[in-house]
Amino acid sequence: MKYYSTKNKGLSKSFREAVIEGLPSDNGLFMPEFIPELPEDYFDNIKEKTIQEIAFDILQPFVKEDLDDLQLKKIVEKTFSFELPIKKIEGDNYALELFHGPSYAFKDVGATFLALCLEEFYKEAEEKCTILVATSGDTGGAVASAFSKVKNIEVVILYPSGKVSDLQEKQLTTFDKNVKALEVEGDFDDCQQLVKKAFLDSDLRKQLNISSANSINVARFLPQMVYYFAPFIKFGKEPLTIAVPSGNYGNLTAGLIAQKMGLPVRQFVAAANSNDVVPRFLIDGNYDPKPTVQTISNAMDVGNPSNFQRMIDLFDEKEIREKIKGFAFSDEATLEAMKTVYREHEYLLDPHGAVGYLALKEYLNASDGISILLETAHPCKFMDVVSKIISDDIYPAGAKELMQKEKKSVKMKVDYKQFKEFLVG
Ligand SMILES: Cc1ncc(COP(=O)(O)O)c(C=O)c1O
Ligand SMILES: N[C@@H](CCOP(=O)(O)O)C(=O)O
Repeated sequence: MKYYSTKNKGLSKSFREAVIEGLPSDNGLFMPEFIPELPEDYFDNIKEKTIQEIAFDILQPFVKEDLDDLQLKKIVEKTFSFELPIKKIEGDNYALELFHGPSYAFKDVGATFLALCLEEFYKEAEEKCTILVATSGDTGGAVASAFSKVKNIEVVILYPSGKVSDLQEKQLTTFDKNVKALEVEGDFDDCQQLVKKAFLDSDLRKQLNISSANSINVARFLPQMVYYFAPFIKFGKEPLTIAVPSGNYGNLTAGLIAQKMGLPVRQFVAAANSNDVVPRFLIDGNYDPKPTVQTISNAMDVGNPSNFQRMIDLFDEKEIREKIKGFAFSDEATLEAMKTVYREHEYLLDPHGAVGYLALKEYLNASDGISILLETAHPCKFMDVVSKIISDDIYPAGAKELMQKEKKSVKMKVDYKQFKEFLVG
């Protein structure tokens, strides 16, 4: 499989090159040159498969020139080493809980897969690599945890000061050694812009091997296809409606690729908070990014999502409108949904999952059959909001320990010169 840039279809990189480079030098995003189709009968016996077996089947065509079967098997076994439970919320609505990994958010899958790929690729290398990552809350923690044990790789995390939750901040700022946190006086889009600028800086790239651990990196983003298959292990091959709480739209784009491979999705429902650029685009076809709005579902506070480039590369406007229904919700509605669902169904949603729940309710008709909401983070990551609903101690032991650790970060303005100096000294 080769990878091209969304800005230049003539560019042709191997999986290994695309992962190591992170972002093409023309500021596009890497895309696989084709989407392989699964055999027609793939879903006939899906109930007998494990998620690791499925991960191998799905990812192998994308990586096989650079990872042999044994390497890939080991990587997917380590990546999919935690539970992906499916819990009933009400009637035919279920939550697929993606937050039982080390950082309590769905990003653990992509971050672990990427870290293990880079570990393979840098095994015999003399040089070091620096991973740049912009986070609105969850990517950074997952990347810090996944890379904290990887040799030869340094991680620099940029996060918006004062705009992540307490637990998220501890997950970004308490790893010593190879993981450093930059606390940026701006929003997520500022952090993402600084990172993207670094990739376009040829002088920096001469001095430092940089790569990205955001969903712009194909090894972060492609494994996110896999958990969309988990509900089919439980329910069989009937098409499902799937709601995806969305911010940078990597998760939804991975789902769209899985659907192109053959995943029987009846309808994708994109769920946004007040950062509603994609739902607005789905109404009038006008992509009009606005400055980021701070919300209680902070990890989705993205004004100009990177993966929109991939969505319009995969499909034309009419197809996008057919494949995705999009809805946006206020903080008030989100909090109300969390309260109602807990009161009536004893299911504790996190604020991101609650936005997804609202979108599912808005879209669904009674006859729509089984629907799945991606529950993308553990509610304990957002205790300032969750404590308005319950007073129980819901912290897992690991999170409690982390909350006691000392925060270490470097404050920075939205200033590329300062960022570059930090990187190269
Ligand atoms: C908890 C949570 N839900 C949803 C999202 C949105 O996912 P994406 O950026 O892939 O759209 C994020 C951030 O990525 C997140 O951390
Ligand atoms: N919501 C994300 C924002 C970055 O998204 P990514 O999938 O491109 O890494 C976060 O939590 O940091």
